[in-house]
Amino acid sequence: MTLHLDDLRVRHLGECHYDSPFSEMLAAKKTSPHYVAEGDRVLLEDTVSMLAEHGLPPDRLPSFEAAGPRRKIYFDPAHVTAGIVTAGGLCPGLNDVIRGLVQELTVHYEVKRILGFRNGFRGMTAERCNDTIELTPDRVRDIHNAGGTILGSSRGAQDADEMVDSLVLRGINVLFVIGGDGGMRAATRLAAAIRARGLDIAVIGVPKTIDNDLPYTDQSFGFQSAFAQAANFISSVSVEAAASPDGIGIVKLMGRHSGFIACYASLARNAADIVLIPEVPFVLEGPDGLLARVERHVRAKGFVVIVAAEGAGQDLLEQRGLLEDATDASGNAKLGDIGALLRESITAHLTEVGLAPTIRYIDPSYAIRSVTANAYDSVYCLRLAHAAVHAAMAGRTETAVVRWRRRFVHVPMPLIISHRNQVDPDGDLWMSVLEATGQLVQPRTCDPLDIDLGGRGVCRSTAVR
Ligand SMILES: Nc1ncnc2c1ncn2[C@@H]1O[C@H](COP(=O)(O)OP(=O)(O)OP(=O)(O)O)[C@@H](O)[C@H]1O
Ligand SMILES: O=P(O)(O)OC[C@H]1O[C@](O)(CO)[C@@H](O)[C@@H]1O
Ligand SMILES: [Mg+2]
Repeated sequence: MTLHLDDLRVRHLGECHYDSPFSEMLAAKKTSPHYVAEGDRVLLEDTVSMLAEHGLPPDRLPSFEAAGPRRKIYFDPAHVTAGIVTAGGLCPGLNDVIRGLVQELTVHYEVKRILGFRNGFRGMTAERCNDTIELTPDRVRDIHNAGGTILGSSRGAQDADEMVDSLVLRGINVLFVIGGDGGMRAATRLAAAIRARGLDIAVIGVPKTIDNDLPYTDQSFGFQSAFAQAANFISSVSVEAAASPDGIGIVKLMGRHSGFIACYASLARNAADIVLIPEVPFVLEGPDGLLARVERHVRAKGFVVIVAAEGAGQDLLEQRGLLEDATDASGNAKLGDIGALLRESITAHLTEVGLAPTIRYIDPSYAIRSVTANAYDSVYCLRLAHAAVHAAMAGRTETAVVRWRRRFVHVPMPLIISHRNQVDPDGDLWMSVLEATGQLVQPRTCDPLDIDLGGRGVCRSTAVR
C-alpha cells in the first residue's frame, strides 16, 4: 500500500489556545539527532531507494507527526476529565501504561479527575454505567509490580452510541484506549460516533498486542517481556528433549496470525531446529515434509526441538476436519490445536519408522502474557503514556501514539487497523530464523563412528543442521 503525506495527517479537535506546562521548556528546543521538534515530522520509510522512488521534495515525503509535548494545548486542564479503558487479551505492561497516564495527567497537567472503566468496553455500556474506578497517583503507585490490568479487560461487542452516552454522562473529554486491533477498531468507531454528535472528546489509542500484529509501530509494548518468557519454555523443552531417547520437544506459543513471538523466542535461545509460523505454510508428508525432517533430526542428533506459533498449519487442521468454524466474542477465529496435531502425527510417523519417540510438549499459553513488564518494556510503556497524554491535551483525536523507527509519533487510527503486521517470509527476520535453525538445509546424519562411540546426543546443534 503506497501512503501519501495526506494519509498520515492526524485529526485535531481544533486550535490550541492554552499554554502548556511545557511551554517554557520547549521554547528553545530544535530538532537534533535525539529530539524531534513539534513542527518537524518523522519519515515513514528509511531506505534511500524507497525515498527516491517517490520522486518528491523532502517536505512532501510520507511522514508522521512527531509525538511529545506542545507549547500550546487544546484543553484547559482544569476542565479535563480523563477516561482509561483496557481491551482485549492481556499484555505485559498494561498497568505500566495506566500508571504513566495517571502520573503524567496529574503531575504535569494537573488534571483532577481520571476514571478507569472496568473490564474493557463492557464497562462503558448503559448496563454497567457505574463500572468505573477513580484513578489517583496513590491508587496507581505500585500497580506496575503486577501483570494484567487493574481495570480488567474483555472481549465482545458494544454499541458505540451507548459508549458515547457513557462518556457524556461522566463528563469525560479525553479517552485513552489501550487495546489491540479490535480495541483500535472499537476506538475508531467510538471516535466516529463522537464526531457525528459534534462532541469535544479526544480519543487516543495506545496499541497493545503480544502478537505484535499491529502495523506502523516498532514492536508493541509488552512483546519483549512476552517473548522473553516464551524463550524460557523453549529452554525447558530443549533440556527435556535432549535428555530423552528420540526426544521430541514441542512448544506452542501464542500468535494467532503473526508468528513474531515464535520467531523472537526461538532466536533468543537459538535452540529450536524447526520454527513454524502462520505466514509460512508447510506440509507434513513427503520428503520435504515436516515428518521427514523431524526424523532426520532425530536420527542425526538424537532429538529435535520444534517451536510452533498457535496459528501455524491451520490449513492442515482444516484438511483433517479438525477446525471448528467458530469465533470468540470479538469475532476472532478460534484456532485448531497445531500442537496436538504435531504430537500425534510425529509419534505415529516415528513409531512407524522404528524409532521410539519421547514427546515433551509444552503449551505455556497465558503464562507468557500474564507476566509483569521487564525493565525495557516498563520504560517503553511510560514513554508511550507520556506521548498519549501530550497528544490528548493538544487535541489530537482518532490518533494512536506509537514508536516508529525509534521515534515516538502520531499515527491516524484508521492506519493502525488498515492491515495486519506479519512476519515477511522474504524479510530479514525470517531469514535470521532460517539461519539460526538451519531450516534451509537438510540435517546431516552423524558420522557412524560417533554413533558407535557415543550413542545418542553426540552430534548437537549447528554441527548437524
Ligand atoms: N470491528 C470492531 N468494531 C468495533 N469494536 C470492535 C471490533 N473488533 C473488536 N472490537 C471491540 O474491541 C474490544 C477488544 O477486541 P478484541 O477482543 O479483538 O481484542 P484486541 O483489542 O484485538 O486485543 P488482542 O491483542 O488481544 O487481540 C472488544 O470489546 C470488541 O468488542
Ligand atoms: O484471551 P483469549 O480470548 O483466550 O485469546 C487468546 C489470544 O489472545 C492473544 O494473546 C492476543 O491477545 C493471542 O495470542 C491469543 O490467540
Ligand atoms: Mg486482536
